[in-house]
Amino acid sequence: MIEAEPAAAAAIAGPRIDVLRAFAAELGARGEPLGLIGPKEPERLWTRHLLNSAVLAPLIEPDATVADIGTGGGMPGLVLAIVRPDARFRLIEPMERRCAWLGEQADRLGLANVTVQRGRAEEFHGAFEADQVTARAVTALRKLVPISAPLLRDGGELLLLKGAAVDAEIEAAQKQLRRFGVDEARVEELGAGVLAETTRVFRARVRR
Ligand SMILES: C[S@@+](CC[C@H](N)C(=O)[O-])C[C@H]1O[C@@H](n2cnc3c(N)ncnc32)[C@H](O)[C@@H]1O
Repeated sequence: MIEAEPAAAAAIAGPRIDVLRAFAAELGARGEPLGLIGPKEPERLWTRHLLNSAVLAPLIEPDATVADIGTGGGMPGLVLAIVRPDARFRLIEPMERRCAWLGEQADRLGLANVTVQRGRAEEFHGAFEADQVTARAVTALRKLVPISAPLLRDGGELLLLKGAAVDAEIEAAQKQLRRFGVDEARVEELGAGVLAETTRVFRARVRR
């Protein structure tokens, strides 16, 4: 069964709530058979996936170019593209089937601000400079920083969704944080008092 829409959803998605609902219906119905989400995930689709991604929207800069690494079924990049139509999103995903899904959803939902780029993030180093990079559930910080920081312009921002072990990940990534010019690093908790499950984001600037 697909989770009923939580009361907070309309406030978080604002005027884009109908588009987010259309994506929720599709991901809830087809995500599991397509291998995009696990069998238990439709029951927590809004809480754990859609709103957990959408709460990042206020951190996206106006008119930003954002690269989302490993978008998979759409989190967080496609959800953010729905809620922030002013910003442009490059969804970087190596798996062909997932890219086909993302392209199909972007077309169906009329998202002119989405480009799907098939490949690993490393393959796009030097190809463009994003203002911000997002990622969720791709790899630990010590591996994620070397593949994400080179996608940013000087002074661009990392917004990396992380779980409860974020402090240990930061500790283990000290060498990579220094080597890639990661500055002003902090962890913020988003959605407190609004969402049943808050979102932790590792936030930092990258200086060359
Ligand atoms: C566990 S899934 C998470 C998907 C989605 N971000 C989410 O939170 O639901 C990890 C995704 O990262 C992709 N991935 C793994 N390594 C990658 C890399 N080096 N560059 C880009 N994507 C990568 C995988 O193909 C997969 O779709």
